[in-house]
Amino acid sequence: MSQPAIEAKNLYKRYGEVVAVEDVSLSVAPGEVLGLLGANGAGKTTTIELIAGLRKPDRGTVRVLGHDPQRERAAVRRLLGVQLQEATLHGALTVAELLGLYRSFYPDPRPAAELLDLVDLREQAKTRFERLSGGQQQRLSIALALVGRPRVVILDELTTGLDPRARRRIWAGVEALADETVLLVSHAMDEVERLCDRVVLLDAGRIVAQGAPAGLVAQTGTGSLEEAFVALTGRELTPEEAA
Ligand SMILES: Nc1ncnc2c1ncn2[C@@H]1O[C@H](COP(=O)(O)OP(=O)(O)OP(=O)(O)O)[C@@H](O)[C@H]1O
Repeated sequence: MSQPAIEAKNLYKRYGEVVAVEDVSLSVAPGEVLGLLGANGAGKTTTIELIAGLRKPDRGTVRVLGHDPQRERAAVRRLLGVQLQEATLHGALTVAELLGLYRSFYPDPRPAAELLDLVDLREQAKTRFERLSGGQQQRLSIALALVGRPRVVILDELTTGLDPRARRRIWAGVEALADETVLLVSHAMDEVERLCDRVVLLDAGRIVAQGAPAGLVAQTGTGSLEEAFVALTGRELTPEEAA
């Protein structure tokens, strides 16, 4: 079997009294799109921060294509592209300038035109970041995560708060990533059902189920992933979370 793109074993992380992630183990195969699904506070962001090496686990191990993100930072930075919630970018710079800046960080960056096409921002190339709509800013943050041709991409809260058209455009961009391994954090069931090969369901820091979206629906005898989520966690997503 080929080496997993991401392998996390027995991750544990607490903030003071709060155990954010408890004994989380997951593996993502090369080329797979894995969804990390859970209600607010389930531990999704902490899990991906541990995987990306942005936080150190209290216990447990992470490997990204065989590399430890804590000890082999440079190697992991080359392999991994991360789009995080609420990326803060310099508002006065244009889309083209921001892409140029990020491209300068990598030895073999994707061409700017390819990135603009991928996230459908060609017409906004000369627009300042602060003038972009929320959806356009989100799309730019995805393009920036892809500049260095990462083999593994982490996308956090991809389309939260965006209108249906903007969401569909972003989904098309993710579907165009044919070779990359993607770890997608979401609480939007439609997004996960459309994009993900497999889902890991987190609740209160623990994995409560995992499998293909259709498999989780079948396993719970429900009619949709949303109903399966409720059956497996005992929680309803609030309208805000489901947005
Ligand atoms: N820096 C921090 N300091 C203290 N507690 C934190 C910190 N970050 C997260 N937490 C707590 O850890 C738990 C897990 O948070 P986390 O952000 O990982 O969840 P999440 O699933 O990403 O939630 P959301 O959907 O709201 O982004 C929550 O109880 C949260 O309040």
